[in-house]
Amino acid sequence: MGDAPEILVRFDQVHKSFRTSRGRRQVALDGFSMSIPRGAVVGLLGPNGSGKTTALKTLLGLVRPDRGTITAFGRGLPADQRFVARRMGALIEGPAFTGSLTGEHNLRLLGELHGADRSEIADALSLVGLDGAARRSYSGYSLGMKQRLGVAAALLSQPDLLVLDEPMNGLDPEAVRHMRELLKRLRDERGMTVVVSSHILSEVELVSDWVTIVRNGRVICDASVPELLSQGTSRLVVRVHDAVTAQSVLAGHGYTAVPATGPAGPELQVAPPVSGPKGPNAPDAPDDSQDPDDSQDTDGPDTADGSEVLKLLTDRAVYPRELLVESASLEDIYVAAVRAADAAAAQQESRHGS
Ligand SMILES: Nc1ncnc2c1ncn2[C@@H]1O[C@H](COP(=O)(O)OP(=O)(O)OP(=O)(O)O)[C@@H](O)[C@H]1O
Repeated sequence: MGDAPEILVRFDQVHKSFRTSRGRRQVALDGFSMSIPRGAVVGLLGPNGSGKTTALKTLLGLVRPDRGTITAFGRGLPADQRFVARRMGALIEGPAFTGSLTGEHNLRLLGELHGADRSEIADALSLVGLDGAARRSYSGYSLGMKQRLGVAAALLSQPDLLVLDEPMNGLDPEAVRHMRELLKRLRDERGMTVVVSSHILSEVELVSDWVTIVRNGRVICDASVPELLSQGTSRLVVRVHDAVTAQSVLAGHGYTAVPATGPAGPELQVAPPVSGPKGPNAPDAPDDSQDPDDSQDTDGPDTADGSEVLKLLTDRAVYPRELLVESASLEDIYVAAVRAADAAAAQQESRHGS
């Protein structure tokens, strides 16, 4: 996205806690701030219980925040909930349909609520790819078809913003692919903004333009996918027969070489020396490693230098079969963001504890 995108929805420092049946306070949103750009598919990601559903429910007016502000379509919530609701369609906590009725009949009943006519119902069924199954009874639908009928129901109000809570939960890979294609079509052909929550990155990775990662009721990452990928560091991968010697040689020069199993078998993932002295006590460290300029280098490159690594190894008669630079995937970035948030939370907890 070149220019700054127009923001359709903004959550700002939203807090929500619930009273549990045991009378305890359960924090669901803890200063939740998130932006939804117009015309994007936004992946709202986070582990179970991180607050995704609660956040979506506050947007839909199903849960009232304790504090914080939400604006959508330029209006404040909950004051202008009706105005906003007319522009949104949602599938939250699974669709509720009657099993004995056909898919089309179910939609007709719901369509009466939204004033949708037959052609709009046919259009919704065709958009989700259920036109061929419209006359079959709902009870015979697969889980993927049921979810798609749920999306069709959310489309009956002709929304600008579609909110889908875990629509791919439990779907097989083929049905997940089908759902992704559907979301892309809604964005590309109808100009719709789509928010789709999931606790599995791979479900939404291929379709999202924007990713928001939630952890313990807080957003720990909110950025466009290209921006995220450009922030992620790439890593050097070395495939070598004598991994033990290679690891020792590289460690002697301050590199971190972590054994891993890649698509082509065992490999070493090599990170450059990042901070502090470059292993002056390591067995392979050269004498000049105690050079003060070198040893205090804390601001090195993010990716190990392939030519330097190759030289270090071949100087010790260790010859890699392959040496390549792999870009960080969204999954690497997701895992790193979650780990960093956990580490920050643990640090804060220990400060409070001491
Ligand atoms: N009505 C409620 N009463 C009590 N606690 C609740 C209620 N709704 C949500 N919570 C709690 O708030 C936290 C956030 O829940 P939420 O459902 O928003 O998370 P989620 O990320 O959507 O999880 P999942 O992926 O499992 O649906 C959880 O600890 C949950 O148990």
